[in-house]
Amino acid sequence: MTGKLAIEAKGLTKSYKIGKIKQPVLKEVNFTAYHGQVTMVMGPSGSGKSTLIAALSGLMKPDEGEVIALGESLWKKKKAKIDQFRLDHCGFIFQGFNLFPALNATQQVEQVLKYCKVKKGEAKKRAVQALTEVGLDKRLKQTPSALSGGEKQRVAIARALSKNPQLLFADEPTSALDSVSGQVVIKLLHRAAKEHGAAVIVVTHDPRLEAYADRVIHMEDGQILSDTFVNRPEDVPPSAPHA
Ligand SMILES: Nc1ncnc2c1ncn2[C@@H]1O[C@H](COP(=O)(O)OP(=O)(O)OP(=O)(O)O)[C@@H](O)[C@H]1O
Repeated sequence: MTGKLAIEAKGLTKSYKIGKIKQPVLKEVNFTAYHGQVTMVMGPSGSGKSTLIAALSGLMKPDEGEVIALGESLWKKKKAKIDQFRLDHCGFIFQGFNLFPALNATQQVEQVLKYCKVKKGEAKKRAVQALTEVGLDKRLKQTPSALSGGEKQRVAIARALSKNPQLLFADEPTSALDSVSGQVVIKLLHRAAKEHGAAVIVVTHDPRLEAYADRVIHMEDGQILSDTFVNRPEDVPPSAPHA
């Protein structure tokens, strides 16, 4: 699996209408990401990074273009099937953690596994395993109010990883964290790519994270300006950044 194409987008175009003015946000963007790689998407605020992630993950339909995710044409599916695809194959990590305030760390992870129809006993086992993997085995019973920002983000990562997703999307995962916690988080995302074979797509402003990227894509004004492999997957010939 590692090194194989996981997701490919061709000609993604999206505009938002503000009053009568149409503002283009994605301008025929071509994008690829590979299993076992951390692909980092960088660029100034408003350059279209979050919109790209939303189009790649089935959260927002592009005006034009195609997304082939794990071999399936995502936007040709009906909405319910897209939701199911997301549930089955995608993990999400956001800047704001998005945890349930009343649930403890174990329950946060179990909740997601319940949606995935994992049986109760198995869900508990997998939740503890995922939380242990992110170093939170001593914090299983804590609710978010008793956790630091870095620990909350680790719960969010455990929750995403517990499904063993093939596609892992992280939008500014470290921007609310101090640099030490940020390093822990990016190392965990890196491990998700290397040990679980996930295609990890990270949107970030944080240049310190570049050290953990297999590939760095720079966006500006709705377009990809540069696309640099640090580690090139076997399937990609040197002449083809968007193969
Ligand atoms: N739902 C929306 N309606 C109207 N305009 C939107 C909407 N969502 C995003 N935009 C606009 O689209 C542009 C791109 O937004 P996007 O969030 O994709 O950029 P970004 O690169 O992720 O920015 P940031 O780094 O600040 O998160 C911005 O100008 C934003 O204001």
